[in-house]
Amino acid sequence: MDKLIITGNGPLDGEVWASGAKNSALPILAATLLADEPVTIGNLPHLQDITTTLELLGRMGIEPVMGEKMSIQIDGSQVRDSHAPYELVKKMRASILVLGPLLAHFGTADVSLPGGCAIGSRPVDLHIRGLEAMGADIRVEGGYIRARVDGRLKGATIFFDTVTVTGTENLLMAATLADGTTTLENAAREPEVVDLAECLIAMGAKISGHGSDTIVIEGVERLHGCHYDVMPDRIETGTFLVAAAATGGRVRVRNTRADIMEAVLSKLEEAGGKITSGEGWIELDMQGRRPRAVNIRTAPYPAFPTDMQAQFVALNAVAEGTGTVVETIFENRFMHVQELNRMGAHIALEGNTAVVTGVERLSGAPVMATDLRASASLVVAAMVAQGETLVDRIYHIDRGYECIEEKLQLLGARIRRVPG
Ligand SMILES: CC(=O)N[C@H]1[C@@H](OP(=O)(O)OP(=O)(O)OC[C@H]2O[C@@H](n3ccc(=O)[nH]c3=O)[C@H](O)[C@@H]2O)O[C@H](CO)[C@@H](O)[C@@H]1O
Ligand SMILES: C=C(OP(=O)(O)O)C(=O)O
Repeated sequence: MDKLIITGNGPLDGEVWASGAKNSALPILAATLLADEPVTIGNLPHLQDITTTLELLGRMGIEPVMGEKMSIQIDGSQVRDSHAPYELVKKMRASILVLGPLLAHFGTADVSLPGGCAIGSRPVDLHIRGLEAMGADIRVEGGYIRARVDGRLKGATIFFDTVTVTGTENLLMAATLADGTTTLENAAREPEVVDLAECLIAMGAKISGHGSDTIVIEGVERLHGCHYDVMPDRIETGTFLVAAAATGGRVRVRNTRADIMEAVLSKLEEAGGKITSGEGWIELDMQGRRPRAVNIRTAPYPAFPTDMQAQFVALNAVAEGTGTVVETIFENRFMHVQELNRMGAHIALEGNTAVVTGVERLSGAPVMATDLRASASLVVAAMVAQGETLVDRIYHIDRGYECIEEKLQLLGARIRRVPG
C-alpha cells in the first residue's frame, strides 16, 4: 500500500488547477448507459473511482474509447450484461448509480448492495422505493438488488424523506426514459446534480427545475449521443484553499468556479482568508496570518458540504480559538479526529459534534487514512506540523484527488509518495 511522507514546510504559495469533479463524473458516466449512441465525456479526472467505473462498464460489455484531453467515448448500446458485481461495488459505493440507467434502458439490473462504509451506514432504500414507485419489480436477495420492469418505467411523483444526492441522480436518470412525467420532490440541489441534468439535456432529455428542490422530468423514447465536459471539482478546490489557509499561505486555484462554493468561501473569509475570484479562478491569501477557528454545521447544498468537514477540522486544529463542528449528514464521519489528536490536536468529540481548540503547532506522526476526506485532512495537518508525517492507506485519497502530491509540490509542499 502506497504511503505519503509529508514534512511541514511553511506557507503554501502558487497556482494549481482543479480537476473535473469526481461526484459529477461518476453519475455522468452512468448516464451514458441511457443513450443508444456514443457519448463523449470531457474533463474527466484521473482517479481510482473513474477507473473502477470504466471497469464496471467494461464488465457490461462496453469498450470505452479514450480521446484527447481526458475525454472518453462510451457507447451504451454495447451493453450485453446489466450486472454490477460485489467486487467492484464494494470498492466504490457510487456504482449504485448504474441501477436507474440500466433498468430504464434495458428493463433489468442486478446491482450488488453497496453496504455501509467508514463514514456511516449509507442505505439505498430511497433509490429502491423511488424505482418501485415508477413500476419496477425489485427484490433484494443474496446481497443484490434485482430490478425488473416490463416495458418502460412509468412517470411518478416521488418525495424523498431525506435529501439524497445519488438517490436524486438515480431517479433523475431513470425518469428520462420513463413513460410520462416524473416529479422529484425534496430533491438534492447539489451542483453535481445540476451538471448531470445538463448532460442529460444535451443527450435529449426533457428536464426542468434542476438546482431547486423540485425536478420535473418528461420521459422521452430515446436519448442520443453528445459531447459534455464535467464541471470543476468544488471539494478539491476547497481542499487546496483550506491548505493555503492552514499554512498561512497564498494559493490561486484555476479551472474552477466560485459561484458554487459560497458556504465554504464565506467560512474561509471568517477564518481570516482574503478571497478574490474571477472567471475560472479563486485565490485565498492569508498574508502570513494564523487562521481563526470557525463554527461549521454540515447540511445539504447550498449549506456547508459534509465533504469539506474533515478539512475544516484540520484547519481549526491549528487556528486561534475554539471552533465547533457539527456533522448532520453521516453518523460516523469523524474518524480523522483520533488521528489528528495523535498529531497533537485538541479535539473533543461528543456525538455528532467536534469541539476543536486550536494549538500553535501540530507534530508529525505516523497516521492512518480511513476515508477519502479524512485523508485530505491528515495531509493538510501534516503540512503545518513540525517534522515528518507518514500517511498510510492513501488508496482512499487516490479515489478523489488527482495527482495530489504533484499538485501540492507545485505549491511548495514537501510531500512524496512511497510505494508500500
Ligand atoms: C458519489 C457522490 O456523489 N457522493 C456524495 C453523495 O453521497 P450519497 O449520495 O451516497 O449521499 P446521500 O446524499 O445519499 O446521503 C445523505 C443522507 O441520506 C441518507 N440516505 C441516503 C439514501 C437513501 O436511500 N437512504 C438514506 O437514508 C444517508 O445515509 C445520509 O445520511 O452525497 C454525499 C452528501 O453530500 C457526499 O458526502 C458524497 O460525496
Ligand atoms: C464520501 C465521498 O464519496 P463517496 O460517496 O463516493 O464515498 C466523498 O467524495 O467525500
